[in-house]
Amino acid sequence: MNREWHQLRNPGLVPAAPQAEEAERFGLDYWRSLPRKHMPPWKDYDEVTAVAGVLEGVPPIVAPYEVKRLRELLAEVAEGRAFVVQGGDCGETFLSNTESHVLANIRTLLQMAVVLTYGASMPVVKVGRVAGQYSKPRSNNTDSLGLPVYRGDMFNSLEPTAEARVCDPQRMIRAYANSAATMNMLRAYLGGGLADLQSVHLWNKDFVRNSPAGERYEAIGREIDRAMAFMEACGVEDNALHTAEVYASHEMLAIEYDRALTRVFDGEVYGLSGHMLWSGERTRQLDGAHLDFLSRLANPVGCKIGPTAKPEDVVEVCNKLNPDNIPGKLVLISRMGHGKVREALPPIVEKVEASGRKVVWQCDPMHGNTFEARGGFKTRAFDHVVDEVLGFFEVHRNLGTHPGGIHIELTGDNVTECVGGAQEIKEDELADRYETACDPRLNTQQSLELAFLVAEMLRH
Ligand SMILES: O=C[C@H](O)[C@H](O)COP(=O)(O)O
Ligand SMILES: C=C(OP(=O)(O)O)C(=O)O
Repeated sequence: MNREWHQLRNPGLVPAAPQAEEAERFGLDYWRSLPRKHMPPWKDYDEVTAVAGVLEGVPPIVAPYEVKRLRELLAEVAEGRAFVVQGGDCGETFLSNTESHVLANIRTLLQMAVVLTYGASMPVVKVGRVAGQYSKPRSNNTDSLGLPVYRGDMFNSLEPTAEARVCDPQRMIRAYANSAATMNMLRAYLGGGLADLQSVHLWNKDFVRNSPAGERYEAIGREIDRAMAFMEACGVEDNALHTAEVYASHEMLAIEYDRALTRVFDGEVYGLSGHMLWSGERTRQLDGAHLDFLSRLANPVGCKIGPTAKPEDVVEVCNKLNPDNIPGKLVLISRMGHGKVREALPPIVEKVEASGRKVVWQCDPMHGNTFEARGGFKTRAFDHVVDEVLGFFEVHRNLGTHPGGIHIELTGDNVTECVGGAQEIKEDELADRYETACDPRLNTQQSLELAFLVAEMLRH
């Protein structure tokens, strides 16, 4: 694997936008003839086509060798030899796309990864919901003010006016520019000290010291401390102690955007708008546009699986998205809700495993656990999030399968969007710092607390 990875770093091949013949051969536009849910209500589709034309000529956000590398890392997860932590904003916004916000989110992800690496005693693959997470499927076409609903900055603006809510294709250009700048900054900081293990560990020690529940996490914190001291005493020195690979992912909802950023490389089609793209629970129809487009890509792809999914349909999702059964190609992201995971997930895992399909099993404990708090705030309870992860681990332990990872909406900012956790955020405190553009995220403390709890589950 290593030889191939190094060869791929200097491939001497340049990815190119697919020519008409290649697009036809790879079926890259077949989705256009299929039913498509959550199609943004653009006023003028000719303008969408013109913008897509511009994006076909730009340097993409990520490189094919990185995509392939992530697929190889996820293959390790599928084989039970690694764990994956994926997280970031529910929806990125142009306004919050600042250095401080992006770096705080990634820092939180890195902090979680260190704790999980220790808990799992295995490598942890790190994937951000970042550099492209600008589109949101919504339940209703209008919001509580009767305005057209906000659909993510890729499409329209959160500002509550009718004009701002018109879906404007030009926003795809801004989403591209922001994603490119974010990815550029991440690469620089990740190679320049942000991921230094000592520093990340020191931030975690601060968390343990300051968390009201710190006592519970002290034992693991101390053990990591000793492991670090031991490595230092042995003179262990490696690049991996100072840098980290963080991959970019987003929901593949704005198909025109992701299609425009596809490139052909070494006989395969790569979606280079991000390393990993996923289909949401609302757009995973087997005969629909989203799964069809995802099925044409060499990227690792994800599919959300909610409580109404039938086991046989999930096997069909596997057949569609990963017909060659390549390990690391498909991540099934269950989001059942804490009350349903223990009943709904086992038949799905059993059927998929019995079919011989190699998948990464990942738990999204956020999207099945949303409720409206007093005052109308959309929230999630930290205890429900933890309980869904616990249920996910129980199911896999009972079936002898590998609980491959977690997928979290989080931020490195000190927001008050989810209730509970050691800070005991109450419903009437949600208004203090409720900043999300769509769904409630775990704040830094809640995210780290979750990581320590999952580390405990992994150890047992
Ligand atoms: O993140 C997921 C969905 O986009 C989100 O939950 C939809 O929210 P809504 O039900 O408020 O439209
Ligand atoms: C829309 C999302 O989730 P789901 O498809 O699971 O509702 C999401 O993860 O942003």
